[in-house]
Amino acid sequence: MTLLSPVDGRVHEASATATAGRGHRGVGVDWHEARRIAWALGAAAPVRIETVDITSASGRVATDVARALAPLPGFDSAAMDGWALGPGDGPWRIGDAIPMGSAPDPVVLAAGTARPLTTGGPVPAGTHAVLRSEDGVADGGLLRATRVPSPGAHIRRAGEESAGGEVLVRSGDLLTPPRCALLAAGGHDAVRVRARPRVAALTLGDEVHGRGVPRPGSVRDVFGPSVPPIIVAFGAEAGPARAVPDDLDGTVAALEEAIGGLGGPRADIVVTTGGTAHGTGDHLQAALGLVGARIVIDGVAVRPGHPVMLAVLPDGRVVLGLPGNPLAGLLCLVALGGPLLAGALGRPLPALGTAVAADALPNPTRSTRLVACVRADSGDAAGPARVLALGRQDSAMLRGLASAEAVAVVPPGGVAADETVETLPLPW
Ligand SMILES: Nc1nc2c(c(=O)[nH]1)N[C@H]1C(S)=C(S)[C@@H](COP(=O)(O)OP(=O)(O)OC[C@H]3O[C@@H](n4cnc5c(N)ncnc54)[C@H](O)[C@@H]3O)O[C@H]1N2
Ligand code: MOO
Repeated sequence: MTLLSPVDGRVHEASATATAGRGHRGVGVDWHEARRIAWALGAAAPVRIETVDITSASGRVATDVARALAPLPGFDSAAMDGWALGPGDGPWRIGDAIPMGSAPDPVVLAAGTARPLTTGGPVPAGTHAVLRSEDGVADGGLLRATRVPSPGAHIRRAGEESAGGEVLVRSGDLLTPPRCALLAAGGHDAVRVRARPRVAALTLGDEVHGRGVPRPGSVRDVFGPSVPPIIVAFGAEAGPARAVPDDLDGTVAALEEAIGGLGGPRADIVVTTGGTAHGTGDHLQAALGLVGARIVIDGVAVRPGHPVMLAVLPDGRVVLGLPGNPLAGLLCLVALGGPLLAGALGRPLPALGTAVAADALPNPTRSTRLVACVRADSGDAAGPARVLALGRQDSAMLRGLASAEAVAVVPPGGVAADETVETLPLPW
């Protein structure tokens, strides 16, 4: 299959391991490669475009070129508080003050006259220079300069930042607050952007209960309170997760409902939890086939989380199947959902961080191991973060991740004390 590269944005053939897919009975797709594939699937997914007010456009990605609608700045103005000076070396006769917000006076400022104004005020036609307030003395209606300004001093010229029609923002640019400010300065009220992907979250499992203390045999749903806020933290939209019964028909119906928009808006991306393994109660893979999805990743070489799945619908929309074990599901959402949503939002693949292992981080497996860590006190605030593994991070547990300040990405073979280790950016 063809995929966009997160590195150069060009189309590449996906690796054989990725398309072979049958990951988790073997060791699975390399974890770093899986992140790149997740990003590329998101980047290749269909894009919805919307127009948003410039005051709420920060963080979005522009889909059109935006040009200055007028020269920037729009008129010649004072760069300092003081006086607009007509020609001559002074003294100048002081005329009327120029109010802020008034239109530039077309009456030429005569030689030997000056008009008080403040920073940003429009200089009258024929202004020779602006004299700063600290460089002049006004006395009896006459102004004398203690330092005569050179011609054009302290005048901001119309169009000196941009001529009308110059490109201010390109299609694909992330609208940072300064870019939103620039667009506003250039006269824009609204901007066309990629819509935030709408994500439907489905929690699979008959044993999963949404409220209270579960009876023995049941578990309390941990994904309803955690998956939607992580999706939102990544910049997408997510409503409440929907509980789905553990049977094939129920799983197919829930997927169809999310994809087709029955009972709500159509999802751009579907995230499921549970049902990824190949036990008798695991129907995700079969259900994906029945809704026409093609499985791109079926297992990743990562612990925990190896049964994670990525599938693509015929129109390019993506389904991310998270494993049901709580730690595994959440780490897969952060590790693969983050890149997937970044791609769908038009952003680059999120970079991994680095830290120094304060103690050895063993990894006897052939997979990447994700380890919840705290920051160890290095005694050197300016130095790199040092990290120490937490306890209670079995795949079915949560206490380790709940205390984590970092997640170390430990390669097969492990990392020795004082060695550098990659870290996963956390969205909280
Ligand atoms: N024979 C094999 N069994 C399992 C394998 C395997 O390779 N071969 N992999 C194990 C691993 S690793 C994981 S992870 C899980 C993945 O299982 P599923 O994605 O199919 O998830 P479930 O079977 O539905 O549930 C697993 C576990 O997680 C609990 N769970 C599920 N959803 C929730 C929820 N919303 N809130 C709280 N807890 C949840 C569920 O009760 C199970 O305990 O498969 C292993 N088995
Ligand atoms: O890999 Mo499972 O996802 O260990 O819990």
